[in-house]
Amino acid sequence: MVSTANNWRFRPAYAMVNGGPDLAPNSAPASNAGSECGDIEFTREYVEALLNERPKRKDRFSLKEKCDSLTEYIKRLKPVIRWFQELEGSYLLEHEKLQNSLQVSELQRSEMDLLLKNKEEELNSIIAELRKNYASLQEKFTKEELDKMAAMDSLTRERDAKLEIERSKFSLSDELERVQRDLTSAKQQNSSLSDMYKRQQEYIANLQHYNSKLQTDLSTVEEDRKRVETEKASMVENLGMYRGQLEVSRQCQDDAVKQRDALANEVAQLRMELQQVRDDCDRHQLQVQTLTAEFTQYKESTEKSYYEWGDLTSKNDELEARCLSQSDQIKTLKDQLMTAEKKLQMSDLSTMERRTEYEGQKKQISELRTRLADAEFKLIEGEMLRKKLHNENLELKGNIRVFCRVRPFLAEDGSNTEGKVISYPTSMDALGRGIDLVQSGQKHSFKFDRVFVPDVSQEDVFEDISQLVQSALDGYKVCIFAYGQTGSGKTYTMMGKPGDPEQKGLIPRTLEQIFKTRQFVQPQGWKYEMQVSMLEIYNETIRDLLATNRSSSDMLRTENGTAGKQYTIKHDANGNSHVSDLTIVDVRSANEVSFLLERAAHSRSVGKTQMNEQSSRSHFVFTLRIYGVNESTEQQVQGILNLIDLAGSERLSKSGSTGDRLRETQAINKSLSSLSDVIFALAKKEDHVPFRNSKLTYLLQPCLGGDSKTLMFVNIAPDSSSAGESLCSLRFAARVNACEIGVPRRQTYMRPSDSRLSYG
Ligand SMILES: Nc1ncnc2c1ncn2[C@@H]1O[C@H](COP(=O)(O)OP(=O)(O)OP(=O)(O)O)[C@@H](O)[C@H]1O
Repeated sequence: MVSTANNWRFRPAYAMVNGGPDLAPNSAPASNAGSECGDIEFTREYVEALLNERPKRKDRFSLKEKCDSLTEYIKRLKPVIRWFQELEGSYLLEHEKLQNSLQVSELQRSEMDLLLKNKEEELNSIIAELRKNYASLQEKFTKEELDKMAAMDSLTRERDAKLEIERSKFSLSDELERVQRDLTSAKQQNSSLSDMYKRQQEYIANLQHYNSKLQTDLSTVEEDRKRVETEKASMVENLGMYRGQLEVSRQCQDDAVKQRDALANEVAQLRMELQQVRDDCDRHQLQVQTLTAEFTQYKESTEKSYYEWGDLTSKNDELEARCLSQSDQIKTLKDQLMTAEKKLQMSDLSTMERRTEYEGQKKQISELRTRLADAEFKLIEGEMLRKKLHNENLELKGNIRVFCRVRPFLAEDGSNTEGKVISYPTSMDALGRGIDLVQSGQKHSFKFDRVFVPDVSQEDVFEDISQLVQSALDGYKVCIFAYGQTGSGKTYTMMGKPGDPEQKGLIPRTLEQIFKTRQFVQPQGWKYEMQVSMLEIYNETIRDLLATNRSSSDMLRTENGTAGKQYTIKHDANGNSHVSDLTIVDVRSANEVSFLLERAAHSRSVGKTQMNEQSSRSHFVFTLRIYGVNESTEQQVQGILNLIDLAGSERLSKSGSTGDRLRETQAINKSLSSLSDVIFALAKKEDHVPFRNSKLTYLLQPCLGGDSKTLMFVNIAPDSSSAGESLCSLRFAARVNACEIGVPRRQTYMRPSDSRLSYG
């Protein structure tokens, strides 16, 4: 089995475990390749090839693969090492044998010495070579072991890292799952949101449809109401006519009854007379018969005396004549009786006719009464429906609404009229609602619930708010205020021009409507009581404008601009505002209120600024408290109407104020900015609404707090020098218009014991 040193071949007893065909020496018999205990020939080339085929560090295997291939390689090295050990053993054995044979044959020794020496040398060189190989293999093995250890280490590290990665993979996949779940739920949410959006859109469309239906219903009801009213008026007229007819027929009937009675009396008298005549006639006939009998007796018995006969004949003639005349009389009386009976029959007939006519009229009247009651009921129903529809309509429109009014150019505007800064879009959606303002060459567009162009009359403006006024009578809190810079037309809008009925403002028109409606609903059982109060807030101080005995300190502004008397605002448990010591006046007619308005106008503090000679530097608050009871339905309502002419909103720089005027402007700005803060806080549904930041907002808290119907007029001056202020006003108004404040609530509770001081 031992080959020469240069070409040694050895078939070890050991099996080559999983000897890969690529590592097997080319000379190895093909039949043994891959067999578990195959006898591989370990040639020099095989070992060298094996050594050369050690996996290189540089090979781009993964650590695990490297480790596996190293393990594999070591496994394959082990038999080679064992083979070397075996080979060494066999050489040593052979050496020993040779030594022994050296001893056996001395002869052979010398021969063999050389051979042995050669062999020994050869063996030694082989051994040395093998040792060298062994050492190098050992070294390689150690190195490989170290590599293996390092590879194992790095494998462990890699495993740890892999574990870590696996863990993070798990957590990532968890996360991924969660994210996917989130994504699914987000998708679901998204789809449900889009469903909801669709539903909302549908709902909005339905609402719009419903709104238009309500509008149609409202107009139908309005038409019905008008028709019913016309019907009622014609019925009332008919009723009056029928009543007149009834009166006439009653009189006719009385006359007929009287006539009938007279005729009956006449008939009775005639009957009596007839009876008398009949009695007379009978008596006369009896007399005639007696006389005829006497005459016959006399004629038969005596016939002697011619004279007696003559007497008797004349007596008889006399009696016959009397008899004839009585017969005539009887005939006449009978004729009279016949006529009287005919007359009686006729009068009975006419009485019967009158009675039937009377019954018919009575029936007609009762029918008319039922129809009238029906019409009144329908009217009440229609009125109730109108109120409901009106309120639903207002709720759909939102309970804080903004109307914009642009005043016409005035002579005072002078050259500022040049360069038109305001225009009105004519597109379908903005018609009557849009306004464009050009400032510094830039166009700003705004849209409100309504925009009144300069030539819109006071009457037309009032037309648009009259329904809101009606709401106050229906028991709602209503607040209308005018906002805008000085001279923009706030006072003109609210009060109008005194002395010109055409230019009456909202306040007098409102009062006229309220008192007219009060009159109109009276037949439906409504009775209203009204109370008026008027105050102004000047430099954050309240002043009673209706106080008759105002103290000098109350009347006059002190030097620092504050009034002497302090009116304190309080809110009761029902959320109503009360101002201590404020004058409240019961009013029964629009004239009474006009008188009070004039009184208040005198008391108003009017200052002068550069901008407007008659500029009002205070907020004017007019309050009408309405308390209504319906005696037939026992319904009770309590409405409040606040009409407010705010002080001018101009900026300090523009007002050019100094001293007292500067203080006024600062106070005005403070309260107006408080008003805007309150409105925006309400719109954002913030927990804290800063009502207390100014007297104005604190006083109007119940009317701004959500359950009232609020309308803001933003007044705009058209001149180019006011463009900056106009832009500020329009911006503020646009923000207010974007607000939604609560739902208006109708006040139908019982009248409070002291309602006189309540504001809302
Ligand atoms: N729509 C209008 N039609 C005709 N004239 C108007 C109109 N609006 C305002 N005016 C006139 O413009 C002037 C200023 O109006 P007004 O006094 O109402 O302004 P204001 O905003 O109330 O000012 P202030 O803040 O000073 O009270 C008045 O002479 C008024 O008659």
